[in-house]
Amino acid sequence: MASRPSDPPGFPARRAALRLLDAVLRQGLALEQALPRATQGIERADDRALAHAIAAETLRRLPDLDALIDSATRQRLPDDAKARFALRIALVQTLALGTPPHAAIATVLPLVEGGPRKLVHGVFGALTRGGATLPEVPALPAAVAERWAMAWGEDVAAAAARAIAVPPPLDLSLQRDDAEKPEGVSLLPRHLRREPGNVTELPGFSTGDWWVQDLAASLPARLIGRGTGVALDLCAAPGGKALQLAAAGWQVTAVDVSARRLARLHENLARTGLEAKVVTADLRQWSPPAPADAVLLDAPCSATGIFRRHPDVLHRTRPQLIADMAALQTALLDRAAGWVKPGGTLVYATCSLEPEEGEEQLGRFLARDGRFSLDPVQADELPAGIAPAAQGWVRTLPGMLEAEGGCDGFFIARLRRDS
Ligand SMILES: C[S@@+](CC[C@H](N)C(=O)[O-])C[C@H]1O[C@@H](n2cnc3c(N)ncnc32)[C@H](O)[C@@H]1O
Repeated sequence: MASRPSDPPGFPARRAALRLLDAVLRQGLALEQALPRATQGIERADDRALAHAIAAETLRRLPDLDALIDSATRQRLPDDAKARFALRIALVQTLALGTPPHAAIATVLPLVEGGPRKLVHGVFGALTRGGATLPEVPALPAAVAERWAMAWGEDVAAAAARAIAVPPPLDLSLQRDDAEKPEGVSLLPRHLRREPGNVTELPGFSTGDWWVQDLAASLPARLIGRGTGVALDLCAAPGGKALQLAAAGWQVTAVDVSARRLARLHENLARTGLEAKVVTADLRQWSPPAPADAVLLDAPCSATGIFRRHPDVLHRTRPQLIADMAALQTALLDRAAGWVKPGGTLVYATCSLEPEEGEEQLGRFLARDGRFSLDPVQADELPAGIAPAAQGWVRTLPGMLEAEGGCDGFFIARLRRDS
């Protein structure tokens, strides 16, 4: 895997980009999960970042890149053909990332050494000489466009496509009302939105006055509000919601199965000076010592609501994955429900745009557990531009707050256990 001295300059990053695309598109892995292995042996952080940027942009633009490739080949290249992968990588660099054509193709041709080099060179040359461009609004993969149009309407699918092309803004959650912070726009108390940029250089980072958290992702903990009792943050890593609960006065126990992801929570607790008990455990086996006043379950899901930052979800979320995730959520929700004190609060959230992981999951839960009822969210608990659903839950969708920079797709329900 290590770079070889004979590798042409720039080639290891492209080879890593190819490995990343292979991991996502053929093996169904998450881009972030594939990164360490795909970039193994690449010493420079810049080159690792370049490999990630090429792969992520290819995934944002995949249907459009493939349409261009298909328009220039007499026989359609199979989806998993190496020549198609090489062409995607060369074209995305030239048409979306500003790499001059000669550099884009020179660094990609070694990927098809001893194979369809001539074909790749010819198709790339024909397209770039012919003035090929990518559309301003990327196309969603057909299966995703169809699924989201069916669930939410054509307008929302169109807004999702528009959102792919725009880098999401940087949202910060502030620890206190008087937190030290950079310039920005506030859409809710203790929230600040600004252009994306280098986070660690901003005022208030080193003093731990804020942490990065999408506005929609901050809603589940906001709906629990302030309190002094015990709050369980289930599926807590990397920990934005645990930090919010701790800042709101709760005695937080944060549980997650992933020690690697919890390391980020430990770093954030150290940086912010906030306190939480952190437990590494599988919630299907773990139980708390006593029921809690508030329980937040931010359940594992297809994560299709965070497609702007993680475009791999657009391509690897098949119906079976959604069904598997929904089954895991059902198991975790039933366990979490058993840990809520009478009269206590349970918030269920997923960063998914699939009703099976949100509305339908909640409907099934309420039908089988008569102890819980919805505690309807009020309009004044949400930013202007996001209204609670008539049923009392919150559903954030592409197109909401679009003029302000948008937000992730979330489903959030606040439930009260009868006393
Ligand atoms: C949506 S993420 C949580 C994000 C987090 N709440 C935050 O605000 O930063 C879902 C989490 O569920 C965790 N998870 C998945 N299956 C689990 C299980 N069986 N037990 C505990 N945690 C689990 C994953 O490791 C992942 O960190």
